[in-house]
Amino acid sequence: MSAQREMKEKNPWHKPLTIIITVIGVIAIVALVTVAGLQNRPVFQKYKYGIVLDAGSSHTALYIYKWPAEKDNNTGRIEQKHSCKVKGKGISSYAAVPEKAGTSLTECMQEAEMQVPAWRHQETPLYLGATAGMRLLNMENKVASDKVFEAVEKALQRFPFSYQGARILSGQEEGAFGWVTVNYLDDRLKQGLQTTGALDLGGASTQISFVPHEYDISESPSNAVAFQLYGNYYNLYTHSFLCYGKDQALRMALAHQTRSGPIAISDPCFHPDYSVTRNYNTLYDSPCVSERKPKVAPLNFTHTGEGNFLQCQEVIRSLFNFKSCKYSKCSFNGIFQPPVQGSFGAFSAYYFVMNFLNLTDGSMSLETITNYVANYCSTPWDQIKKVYPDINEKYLAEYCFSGTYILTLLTEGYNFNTETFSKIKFIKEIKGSDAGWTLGYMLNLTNMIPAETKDSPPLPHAGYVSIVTVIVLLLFILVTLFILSFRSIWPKCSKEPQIV
Ligand SMILES: Nc1ccn([C@@H]2O[C@H](COP(=O)(O)OP(=O)(O)OP(=O)(O)O)[C@@H](O)[C@H]2O)c(=O)n1
Ligand SMILES: [Ca+2]
Repeated sequence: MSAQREMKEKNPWHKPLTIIITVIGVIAIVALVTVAGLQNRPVFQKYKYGIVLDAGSSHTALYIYKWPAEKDNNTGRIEQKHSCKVKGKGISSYAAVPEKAGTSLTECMQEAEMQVPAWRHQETPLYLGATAGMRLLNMENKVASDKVFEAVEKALQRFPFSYQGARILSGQEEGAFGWVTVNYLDDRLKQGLQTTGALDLGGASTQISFVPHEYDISESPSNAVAFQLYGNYYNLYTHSFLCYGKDQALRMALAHQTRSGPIAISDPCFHPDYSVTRNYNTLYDSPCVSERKPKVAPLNFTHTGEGNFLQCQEVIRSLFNFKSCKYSKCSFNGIFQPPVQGSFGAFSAYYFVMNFLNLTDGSMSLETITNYVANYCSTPWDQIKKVYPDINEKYLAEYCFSGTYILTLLTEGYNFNTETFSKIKFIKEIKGSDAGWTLGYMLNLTNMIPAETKDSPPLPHAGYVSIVTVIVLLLFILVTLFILSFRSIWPKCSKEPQIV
């Protein structure tokens, strides 16, 4: 009996310490498996999708976004899956044949059907937002603008997506959503980092949006947009200048030079030896210039080039009114603007033009860029055509004007100086998603950026490694203790004679 008791006492399984060690050991193993399981999520994610059509003044583009299905509404990163450029001009150009505005979208919509998995079609939201082209058409001819929307709606409703409507964005929305896109893609919002300003140059309007250093919102409430994103507050300054997109600005520059109704103009914003015939009615067929049409004018005028950067700047300066400003500071046309602040991302036509001119390398000074554009403008047209034989002549002819316009708008319009100009980056996309208002628009409409709560971030890698290391160490200690408590019976075993 006493021998049995002795055996029982010596059996480590009957010691409380061993039992405790075993229980802790099991808990540690379960914790290790759970942490590893949570951290190493399945590789094959299921995605959700959203589609936004950007109906711009010069063209329409379709963007498909995707995000991990189990994470919508908070931590999942949204990225651009696909984009499709609609063939032809913007929807506002179909005012006379509205049905064609609808049919023009068909090809890209069919592409979207292929890109989004069929079982997701019905739940995929589809939005269309129109910008300055439709703003102008709406001002000029509301009936025509409504008809274009009707045709577009009809065409979009034929597709199996969850159609959420087509509407004209206000200039503030266009500016603010562009800013949201840039800062979302740069991960600045979630991390509460200093934000980047957004500069968007379209065909018919242009937007500037940034968080000013000291900002008295009450000075001009219409330029202020307050955001609460991921628990951070932002007071954004934004303004959209209708008619100051690059196509309408060119119209205004030509209108300025033809105000007396001449039969020919020599334009400093076009290359020497450039010469085309233009029609007065076509030129003045836009609310941006229609009121300035000369009373007496021939049918056409000859538009020749001179290639003089400084004189071109003079013409462009005449498009801005710097005289009246009832605020502490203005950009132009009596519009309030605080001093520019921080870094900026300049996209759409800012990028197209600067990229064509090879001026997107951030190391170039304002002076170098200005000299380059001046030199480019003075290059004869024949030479330019030889250097760029593959580029559409209409576009090619306009880069001198566009480059000069961009520099003048930024420095004299928005008051960027040598130092602040160097903080502008000319960008097309960020991490594979195009810079523009569409992503910000969708994030807003799908409530995909929480205002209140800061997302609890997934376990950072360092944290994950630390936790796993601690658990493994704990297991090692437990195993060691375990072995030590068994040692009390092991020596006996080893001393037993071996039977050979
Ligand atoms: N590869 C490209 C594409 C476009 N453009 C020009 O860039 C301008 C603006 O294009 P975009 O930003 O697409 O303007 P929209 O969105 O159409 O116009 P808005 O935003 O004013 O409605 C247009 O003059 C267009 O002809 C260009 O020079 N090179
Ligand atoms: Ca645009």
